[in-house]
Amino acid sequence: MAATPSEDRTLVLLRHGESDWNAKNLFTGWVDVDLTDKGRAEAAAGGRLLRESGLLPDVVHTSLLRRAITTAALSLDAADRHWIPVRRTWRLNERHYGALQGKDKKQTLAEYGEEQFMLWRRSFDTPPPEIDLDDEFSQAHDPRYADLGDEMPRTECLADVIARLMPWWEGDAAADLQSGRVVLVAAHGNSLRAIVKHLDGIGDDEIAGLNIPTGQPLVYRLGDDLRPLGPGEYLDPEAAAAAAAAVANQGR
Ligand SMILES: O=C(O)[C@H](O)COP(=O)(O)O
Repeated sequence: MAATPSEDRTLVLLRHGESDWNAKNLFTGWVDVDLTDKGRAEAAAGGRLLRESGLLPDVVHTSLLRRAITTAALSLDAADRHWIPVRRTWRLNERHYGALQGKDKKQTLAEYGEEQFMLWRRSFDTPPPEIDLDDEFSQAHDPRYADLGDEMPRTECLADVIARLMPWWEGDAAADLQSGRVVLVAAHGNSLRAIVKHLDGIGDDEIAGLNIPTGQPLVYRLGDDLRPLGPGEYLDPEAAAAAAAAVANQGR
């Protein structure tokens, strides 16, 4: 179905609901943890918001991590869109948190101090230390990444996430959006920060202030050039602002 030139494209970004390690305040990255009961409820609530807003996804893109995959399934079930096509890619995975994976955020802040903690957590181009290949929280031997070869990260900064995410954005995401489909992306705090930075043209220093809340649908209307026609809008702005502030304060 060829989209008409002036037709808006609709992109919905949805961070997974609260995960077990979000609740425990642990750096997660590529560790494949599940949702908490609260996170499952957040995912379903996000789906109800989509349904009530008349935003019915035609295709969903997820990472290879269960917290995003389960969030997609629960939200789409609540929106009665559980039957739509699914595309999965490592390029939507959470940023790889390197040697911080499994570490407590509060202890990390206490041990390394505010500046280093924020550099590792929110800077554009400062990655945490690399994870050891034999670390219990390494994905070096995870079969789902067997084909990545040299692209397999041992740590990532946000710039690294953008670099590995853009082939997806310019490929499968653009194709679905250009076809006029409503595209739901169920992903993670930092892979979504990467998308929002790209769409909103947020500066490399300014991006440190952006936090994405769990379970809150963020909607972009895009032109035929896939540039935003206006700012992204949360379907529940008040709840999203409160939840984003909670993300910012993690570790404190
Ligand atoms: O990977 C993680 O720890 C979280 O999903 C994101 O954590 P952050 O908000 O500290 O980057």
